[in-house]
Amino acid sequence: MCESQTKTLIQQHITFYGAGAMAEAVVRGLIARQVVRPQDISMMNRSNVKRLDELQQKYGVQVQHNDDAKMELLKHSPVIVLAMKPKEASAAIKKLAPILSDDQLIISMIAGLTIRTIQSLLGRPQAVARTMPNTSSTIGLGATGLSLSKELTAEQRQTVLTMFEAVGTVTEVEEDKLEILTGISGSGPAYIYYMMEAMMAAGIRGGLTPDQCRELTIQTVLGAARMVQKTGEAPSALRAKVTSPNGATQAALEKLDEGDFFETVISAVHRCAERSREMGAALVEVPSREEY
Ligand SMILES: NC(=O)C1=CN([C@@H]2O[C@H](COP(=O)(O)OP(=O)(O)OC[C@H]3O[C@@H](n4cnc5c(N)ncnc54)[C@H](OP(=O)(O)O)[C@@H]3O)[C@@H](O)[C@H]2O)C=CC1
Ligand SMILES: O=C(O)[C@@H]1CCC=N1
Repeated sequence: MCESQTKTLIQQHITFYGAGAMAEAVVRGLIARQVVRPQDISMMNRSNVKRLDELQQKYGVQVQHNDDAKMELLKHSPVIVLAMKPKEASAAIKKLAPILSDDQLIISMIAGLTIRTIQSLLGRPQAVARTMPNTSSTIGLGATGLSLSKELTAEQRQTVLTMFEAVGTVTEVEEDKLEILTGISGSGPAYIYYMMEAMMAAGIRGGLTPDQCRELTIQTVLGAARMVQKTGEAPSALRAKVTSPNGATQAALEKLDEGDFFETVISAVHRCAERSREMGAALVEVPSREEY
């Protein structure tokens, strides 16, 4: 994304309900890109006061410690971002049920949690944007997948798009594709970091300094991603250009294939999607007797 792009300022108050790693990544990106003013962002969590104070000092956002004040803020905030862990979501969303009004927009970043389950926990057909961002939103290089419920107004849709386009790319998909998308881009940074950890460890074992390994690995990953982006060539074609017949790269790739690298990555992505579905299924409301 280019710094000179015209930015739209979101002037509605945004409340982050959950103030962990993912909430911070998006908040930091939004403020750095000047898409939302710090005073228009509130953050709250369950109990970690020190964490909220740190966030307030770092970003100038508003934070809320007091339980009554938290509820009051949630009641009036036009945009609420659900940013707690899946296992924490049910209790947190149920607290919103009695206080929300029709015109409030819920943006969920929670893996696996469906729009239907959120609406069922709320007991009303609320406007819900289900998103799957990633932590690279911190530096404006996020990749967010999203799906919107039919209740969103045109203005609410624009708010969601503006928010996530400000911190990277946005891919709108059918909701049932969000789990596989999580397997690629939501969790994907972790796979790349793991690969980088292994490359650095190999370099250190081979006698390079940690600093040298870090610089070489970063530049290699950065360069490879940019090559795919800038040349438009398929990764397989670019790989072929590195791989001299019977050369050193081929020997390395054969070693990776001994561990069934390609299929292992595919299995990992699919397992991630499956795990997201499992976490979402664990949150499905069992209808009460009266609802039958
Ligand atoms: N991390 C990632 O890369 C990504 C994460 N996500 C999704 O984002 C969500 C958050 O993940 P992450 O930021 O890593 O998690 P963290 O554990 O870092 O943060 C969770 C936050 O939720 C707060 N919280 C928990 N229960 C409540 C509650 N009842 N009311 C208010 N706040 C509450 C916690 O507060 P306290 O500390 O006080 O308990 C904490 O601030 C998850 O659902 C995950 O699926 C999506 C994409 C990528
Ligand atoms: O690990 C998780 O469950 C979340 C989903 C995407 C990234 N982190």
